[in-house]
Amino acid sequence: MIELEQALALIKQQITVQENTVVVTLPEALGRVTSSEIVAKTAVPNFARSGMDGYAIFAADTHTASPQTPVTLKVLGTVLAGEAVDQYHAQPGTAVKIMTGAPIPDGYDAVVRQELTDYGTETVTITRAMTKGKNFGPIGEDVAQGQVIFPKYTYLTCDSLAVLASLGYDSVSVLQPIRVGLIATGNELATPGQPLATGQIYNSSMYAIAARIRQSGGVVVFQEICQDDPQALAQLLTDYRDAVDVFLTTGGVSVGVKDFVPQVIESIGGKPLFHNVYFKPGTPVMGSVWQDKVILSLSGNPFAAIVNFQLLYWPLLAAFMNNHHFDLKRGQGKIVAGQMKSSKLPRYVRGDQDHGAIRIPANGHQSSVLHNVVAHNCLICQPPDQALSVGDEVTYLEWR
Ligand SMILES: Nc1nc2c(c(=O)[nH]1)N[C@H]1C(S)=C(S)[C@@H](COP(=O)(O)OP(=O)(O)OC[C@H]3O[C@@H](n4cnc5c(N)ncnc54)[C@H](O)[C@@H]3O)O[C@H]1N2
Ligand code: MOO
Repeated sequence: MIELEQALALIKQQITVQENTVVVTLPEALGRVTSSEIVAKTAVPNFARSGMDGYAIFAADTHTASPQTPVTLKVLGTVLAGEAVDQYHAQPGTAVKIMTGAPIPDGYDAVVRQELTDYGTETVTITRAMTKGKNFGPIGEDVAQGQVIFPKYTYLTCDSLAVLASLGYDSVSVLQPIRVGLIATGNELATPGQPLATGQIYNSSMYAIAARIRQSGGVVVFQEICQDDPQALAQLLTDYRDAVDVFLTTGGVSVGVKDFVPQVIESIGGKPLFHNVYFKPGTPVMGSVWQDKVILSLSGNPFAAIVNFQLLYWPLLAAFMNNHHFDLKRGQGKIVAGQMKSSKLPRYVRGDQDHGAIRIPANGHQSSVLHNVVAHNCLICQPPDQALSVGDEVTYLEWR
């Protein structure tokens, strides 16, 4: 039995950072990771612009301006945002009425906002001294030309899309998504929507796992139930070998008579990286490598399967996409309600966290109990041989 950190290190050793890239449009780029450096082709803005509705002026013309000694300048015209300004020849003693975001004609070095003037159209009277650069947005105020705006392997957020748009990019080259194959093993499993035969249950945990893979930008290449039949499992793995980057299986990794997953993986030439990890739930989880592909064989119990997924898949994805965005997020908190008896193994306990105040539910902690996962938002890290009670400081993992 190995520690979680060792298991993760073994998995990461097998992961090669995604090399395949694809060009996607901006709306498709959300949640993707850039595959090359993104450089600003032009400055933003690529002209000097006004920060206020007012008058472009020479600051020096206003040095003596005050309410008692206003200064009057000749107004040459009006510039709106989006207009050209080549026709203006800025001279000391003149001004141009200008709107926010409009180009400042060459020569003017400040903008006085209209509230400090008489709003004049032929001439304008100014009642406050302006300093050079006041309300003056220079070329590159936002982004300089040639600036590296996103290094390679940047995770693209909602705001990243706006930044790319501001630079004129309508598409971006990103890493191809991870491709995952999902196999839920067990004769007892039925597909939702189908009737249940005696002793059957519905395949449930795979739906949470598949949804998380999709939500995090991955592709679920296939999702199938596999009977407890070694040949059928070997066949599925072989059929999809070239179509996936990672296989995830559930069930069949413990010590039951039908727990055949480890033997099948070995029979097709897979090499175990670890089997049984020093935590619960989901202790029997197994990691293997087969033809450069990692196979994560998660415990069958639904809560255990999802916890196994949380602990192992996110770091794997972070390594594959070379981006910490995907890593598990830890926090520190204090138990404010509930308790948990001690256990030999480190344990991940479902809990409810709000600004570091953590509640442990009174019951429903079995790894076979699924329904209450929707009411919880963290996994409390319970150290081995240590009970948890109100007042204890603990680390937790965000449930994502
Ligand atoms: N004698 C022992 N028995 C068990 C041990 C042990 O050490 N000695 N370990 C227990 C622990 S801990 C766990 S966790 C489970 C893990 O077993 P497997 O990972 O081999 O999973 P299965 O036996 O196939 O299934 C367990 C349980 O989960 C249900 N299941 C499976 N897949 C799904 C699915 N996709 N959706 C919903 N439910 C699923 C399955 O019907 C079983 O009820 O072993 C303990 N036993
Ligand atoms: O490792 Mo199991 O999930 O405790 O029942």
